[in-house]
Amino acid sequence: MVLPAHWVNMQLAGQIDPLDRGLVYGDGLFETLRYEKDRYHLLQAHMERLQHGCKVLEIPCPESRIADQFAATADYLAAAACGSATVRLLLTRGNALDQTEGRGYGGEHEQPSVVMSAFATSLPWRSELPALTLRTCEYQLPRHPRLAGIKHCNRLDQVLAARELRRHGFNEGLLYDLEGHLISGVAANVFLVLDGVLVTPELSNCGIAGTVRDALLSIVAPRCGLRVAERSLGAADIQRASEIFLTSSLQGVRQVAIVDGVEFPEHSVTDQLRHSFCDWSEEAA
Ligand SMILES: C=C(O[C@@H]1C=C(C(=O)O)C=C[C@H]1N)C(=O)O
Repeated sequence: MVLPAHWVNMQLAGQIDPLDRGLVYGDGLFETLRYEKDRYHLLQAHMERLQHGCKVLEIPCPESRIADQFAATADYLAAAACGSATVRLLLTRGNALDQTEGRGYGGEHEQPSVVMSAFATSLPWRSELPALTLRTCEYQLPRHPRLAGIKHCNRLDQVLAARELRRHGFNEGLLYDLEGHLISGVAANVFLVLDGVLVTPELSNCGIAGTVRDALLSIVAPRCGLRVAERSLGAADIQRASEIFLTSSLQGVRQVAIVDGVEFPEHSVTDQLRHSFCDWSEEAA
């Protein structure tokens, strides 16, 4: 059993067609999940976001093929004795044939492609990771209301932002849009604690509606007795935040210690949410 392992339309180590629209146009969606102790975390939330993305992109969602692939991957990970993994599901419109030469934007799809990858991970689940040091990205996100929230495959904004961060020696940063609204981290959502309220950017114009973000807003924060808000935020809000943290499907809730050289030493709300999120996601299995 070798990891990473990749499947294309259920075939282990299968090949992707050079005409697949995911490859050619980024015409697809993806979900990155945490697999821990024989189960996928937040699987239902990931599937709901994928289904929503399918509606927006008008791709028929092949739910039973995806369920079969998740089951095959879980069997493979169990046989490989891999207890902690990152699993990425990629769904594309498939190998679409256009009227002309088998190419072109307007091609009709035949069958969506289901691609899955499984990677062994050493990222700890419950134990604390070091608090992050962030830099504000010079790169700014364009607005794209129609695609906002969904996890489509066009991720060049994040690729360019990540390259910029790496040039400066950082692994994560804060992304604003072209109008100066705080949107997210590069591979994560962002939360601020402002006057005791848990606040995260509203994402109607750009950004990805993360599964951990949604769980915090709708379940975990209310359980902790915290008020929540989704609203427009700017750089001035960072300066007056008592705590900042990031969320992602792989890292859960991650403390932030420094933003652009300014320290954020208080993490009590972040830690409470981190523990409650881990407890809830294990219960919700
Ligand atoms: C970039 C990928 O996935 C994203 C990264 C993380 C993470 O590093 O925490 C989590 C989920 C995704 N937004 C990928 O290639 O799968």
